[in-house]
Parts: sequence; C-alpha cells; structure tokens
Amino acid sequence: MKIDELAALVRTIPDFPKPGIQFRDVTTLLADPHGFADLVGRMAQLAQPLDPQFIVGIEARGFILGAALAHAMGAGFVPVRKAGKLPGRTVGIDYVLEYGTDRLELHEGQIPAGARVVLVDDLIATGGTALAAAQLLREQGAIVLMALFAVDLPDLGGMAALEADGVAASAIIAFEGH
Ligand SMILES: O=P(O)(O)OC[C@H]1O[C@H](OP(=O)(O)OP(=O)(O)O)[C@H](O)[C@@H]1O
Ligand SMILES: Nc1ncnc2[nH]cnc12
Repeated sequence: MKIDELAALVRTIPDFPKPGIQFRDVTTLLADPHGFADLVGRMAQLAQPLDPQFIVGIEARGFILGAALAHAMGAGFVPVRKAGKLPGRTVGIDYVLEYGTDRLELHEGQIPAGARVVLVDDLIATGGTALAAAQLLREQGAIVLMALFAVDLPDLGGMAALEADGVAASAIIAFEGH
C-alpha cells in the first residue's frame, strides 16, 4: 500500500475534543485489514533491526499498535498507563499538560535495568506524553532504542523535542498543520 493510501485511512474529525483541534482518528485505519497490516509491517521494519526485548505501549491507542507490533516481532509487550489503573506496585512520572498535570505509571520491575525497549504510541503531537514515558523508562535503567508512532503532527514539534532529549523518533505518517 502506498503511504498516501495509508494516510487517507486516518479520519480527521474537526473540533474534537475541543474547538480548533483536528483530531486524527486512527480507528478507521485499524478497521481496514490491509491498512492495519501495512502499518504494523512498516513499524516492524523500523523496529526489528534494533532487536528490542520489549515494546512499551502508551495508553490507550498505543496499546493497540504496541501489542500488534510486539506480536509481529516476537517481543514482549508492556503497558504504560494513566495513574491508578495498573493493579501491581508501580513506578510513575508526573508531567505537565496544556492545562494541569497528569501521571503515567509502569509496573515496578516489569522493565529490568538494561532492557532494550521501543516505545510506541498512535500519535505524537507536542511530545509531552512520549517524553514523560521515555523518561520513566530511562529511570528504570531501560535503553530506549526508539520512539515509534503511526502519526506525527510535525508542526507541534514532538519528534524534534524527543530527538533533542536524545530519543530517536520515527513516524509512519505525517500530517502538516495542527
Ligand atoms: O504528544 P502529546 O501532545 O503528548 O499528545 C499525544 C498523546 O495524545 C493522545 O492520547 P490522549 O491524551 O488523547 O489519550 P488516550 O490515548 O488515552 O485517548 C495520543 O494517543 C498520545 O498519547
Ligand atoms: N490532533 C490530535 N489527534 C489525535 N490525537 C491527538 N493527541 C493530541 N493531539 C491529537
């Protein structure tokens, strides 16, 4: 599948969740079997040479792609969740959002020191979420080989912020504009 055809499977919903936001909805791509397979195949091509032990997916849509990628590659899958959702003992990190703060958590001990991980989410915008997740993984002693996204919104600078923080970042589809 050509990259333009893949990108066309992502639905854009104006003014969600608030006025002025063009919401890039990957559920339409996931519902297309060829598109889903093509996307995961492209992500696997980028991640496979890095030989990760774990794919770490960020709640919520990062779970879908992260789990599919981990399965395709024969790697383990580990979730990073919003605060209070994981049942076991957790380690976490607070991060700043546009309004207020939020917290991401990981099961304590699930990522051993020295583990080789690829971080996955459906989309990167400002990069705040991915930067926090990468920081949390590094605090556990993990080696964050790459942060990998289905969709990048380059105007919001998230990939550049990750690279500036020393995290290699890649995305399959880019949408200019917000
Ligand atoms: O680069 P950022 O500016 O941090 O934004 C990107 C994050 O926003 C979306 O998640 P959302 O907050 O909508 O949560 P959800 O996946 O649980 O719906 C997306 O799935 C990323 O996780
Ligand atoms: N424009 C957007 N579409 C989908 N998810 C997002 N997360 C942050 N910005 C987003």
